[in-house]
Amino acid sequence: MNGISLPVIKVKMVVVGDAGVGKTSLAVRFTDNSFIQHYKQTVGASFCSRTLDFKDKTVVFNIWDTAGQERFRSLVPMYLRDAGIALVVYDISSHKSFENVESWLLQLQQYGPRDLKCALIGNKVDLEDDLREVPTQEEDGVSREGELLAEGHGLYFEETSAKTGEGIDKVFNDIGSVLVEGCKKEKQPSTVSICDSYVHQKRKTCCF
Ligand SMILES: Nc1nc2c(ncn2[C@@H]2O[C@H](COP(=O)(O)OP(=O)(O)OP(=O)(O)O)[C@@H](O)[C@H]2O)c(=O)[nH]1
Repeated sequence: MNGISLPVIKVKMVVVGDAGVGKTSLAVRFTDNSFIQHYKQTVGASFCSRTLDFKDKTVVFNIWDTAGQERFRSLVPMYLRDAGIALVVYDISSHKSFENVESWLLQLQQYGPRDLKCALIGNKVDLEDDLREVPTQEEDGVSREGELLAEGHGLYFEETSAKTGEGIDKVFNDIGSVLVEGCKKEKQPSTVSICDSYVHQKRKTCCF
């Protein structure tokens, strides 16, 4: 510890997506660097947090991991209040979960803050190739669905594995860098409230 604390950017992140796609596992991998093999469905939502230091800023990710089960869906708008970032997660071995991304995006547009930033995450990339139902590369005339959907909506996109950790640090580092860069453009970048308000004001569309 050198006693110097960096200016802090706090961001509320909400994780949405179908049941079982690995939302809790992603949050746990990022905040605790661990993986839970057995599936325990989230009830309502759970909260966790992690701080990442960048060159001249600290970003605090306050993460709300929502429940994907249909019966909890009506609760999601409550968690979207004041959110800065939403991760929409699908499972690369479940085409159904990918098809449902559109309805998650619609829900974010309807109930999220007007300037919510969204990222699309294809999880479980560690699974065997023959289990993959959502192609990532152009193969046999089948296009890169995840990437194309993200491009179509102007979303940040990454494939991850909560099991091995692949891609997860990259997602949070990329998002944190965008927030830090955003703050630098502000006139008084050192104050938390301005950094926070940048997150809320700057976004015009549902994109990263
Ligand atoms: N192979 C593999 N399995 C994963 C991965 N992420 C999650 N899982 C498994 O998928 C199952 C569901 O994971 P959860 O993280 O509970 O899924 P969730 O999206 O939070 O589910 P809900 O709480 O019902 O919304 C668990 O058995 C996890 O171990 C991954 O990256 N790879």
